[in-house]
Amino acid sequence: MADSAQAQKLVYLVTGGCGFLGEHVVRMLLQREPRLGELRVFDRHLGPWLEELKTGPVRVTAIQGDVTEAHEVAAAVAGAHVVIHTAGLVDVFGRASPETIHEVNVQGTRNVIEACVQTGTRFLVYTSSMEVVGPNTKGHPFYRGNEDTLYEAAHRHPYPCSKALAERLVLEANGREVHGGLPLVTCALRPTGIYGEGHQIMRDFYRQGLRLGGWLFRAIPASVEHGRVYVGNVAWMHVLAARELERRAALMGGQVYFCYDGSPYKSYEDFNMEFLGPCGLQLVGARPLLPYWLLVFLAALNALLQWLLRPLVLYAPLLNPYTLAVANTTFTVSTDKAQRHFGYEPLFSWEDSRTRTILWVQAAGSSAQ
Ligand SMILES: NC(=O)c1ccc[n+]([C@@H]2O[C@H](COP(=O)([O-])OP(=O)(O)OC[C@H]3O[C@@H](n4cnc5c(N)ncnc54)[C@H](O)[C@@H]3O)[C@@H](O)[C@H]2O)c1
Ligand SMILES: C[C@@H](CO)CCC[C@@H](C)[C@H]1CC[C@H]2[C@@H]3[C@H](O)C=C4C[C@@H](O)CC[C@]4(C)[C@H]3CC[C@]12C
Repeated sequence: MADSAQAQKLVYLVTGGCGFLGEHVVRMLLQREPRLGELRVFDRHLGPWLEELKTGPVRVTAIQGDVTEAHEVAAAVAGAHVVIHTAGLVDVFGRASPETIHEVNVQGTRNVIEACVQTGTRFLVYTSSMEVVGPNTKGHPFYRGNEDTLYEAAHRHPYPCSKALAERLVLEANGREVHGGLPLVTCALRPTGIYGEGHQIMRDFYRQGLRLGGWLFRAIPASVEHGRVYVGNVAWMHVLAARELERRAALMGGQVYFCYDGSPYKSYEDFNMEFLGPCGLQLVGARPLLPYWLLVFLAALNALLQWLLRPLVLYAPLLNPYTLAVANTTFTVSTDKAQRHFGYEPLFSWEDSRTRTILWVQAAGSSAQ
């Protein structure tokens, strides 16, 4: 990638480019990557909004494909300078089988790496997750930790297991020789819980609150901090990391970075109220209304019902033993590694992030989006 004003135009590929985060990455690249010549958007399900992007100055190529199909991935990667691999199966509710989660998240990532090696693509940014670290199943708090904080990462759930395996594959691939003889440069970004425009769980909580007459009921103690980061800032971090990977290959190659911004440290429910409150909802209770043992019991009951009903119907409520453990265990990050390594500063202030999210919740909650 040349550095002059006459720099070569670059081809970027975004896998999962039609997902919640992927759409923001795609739009951010178009707005903020001056060297972009062609943008390939690869997803199993292409969004209709892609059409409007095709009229701009950058060539946007929509590719319907599956990351588990090695030949489809290789065809999409061929000729790309940079790959941002954000496609993934995000499922902590038991909707998909553990095998499917592994196939998409681990084998899909392996296919992306092999495609880079075969076709000579040198720069790969992987969307990992905070869950590669924790919270662990023992409920140990990770209080404002950073990339070097020691923590017992013990996974049993298929989703964090798959993200951890995939992240390892990406980091181990750093330095591999790609077609043409040059080394592959990789890094992994680890968002905490992402929020913002397009966040379906936030929209679901809003609709649930409306159904309950404007009330939501506190289940988690306010003292349990849950890390959150605005989707626009996560997208910006991907764009910057991808841009800087060549120039700072020695520093960034094989590194992990938590995604962070100025979003406040709060419990999962109190944080959601930053948006749902201005939309007219109220959170009832200064303390959890149900005792913790009862929540544990309900979560276990949901897991049992899911298992019993599986042959007949998919029963996948929000509350299960895993989501309860995640929501009920402090996990927050405090780091400046991305700033030190590639000059990342959040693009959106907390006030902007909050306003944008509120406007989206109001619009999405009342429409069929
Ligand atoms: N949402 C969060 O809070 C969060 C936090 C940390 C990390 N992440 C990671 O960020 C990435 C994006 O998550 P998201 O929240 O935008 O999820 P999402 O489900 O909205 O987006 C994932 C996209 O990947 C696509 N996809 C899934 N399987 C595919 C396949 N086999 N082939 C091609 N495309 C496929 C989906 O169609 C979807 O468009 C994931 O890798 C996820 O693990 C998400
Ligand atoms: C007990 C309920 C009372 O209101 C609340 C349940 C909330 C849970 C459904 C969510 C709490 C924490 C969320 C996860 C977290 O924000 C980080 C994630 C990492 C990412 O890689 C995927 C999504 C998620 C696992 C996210 C999913 C939903 C929660 C478990």
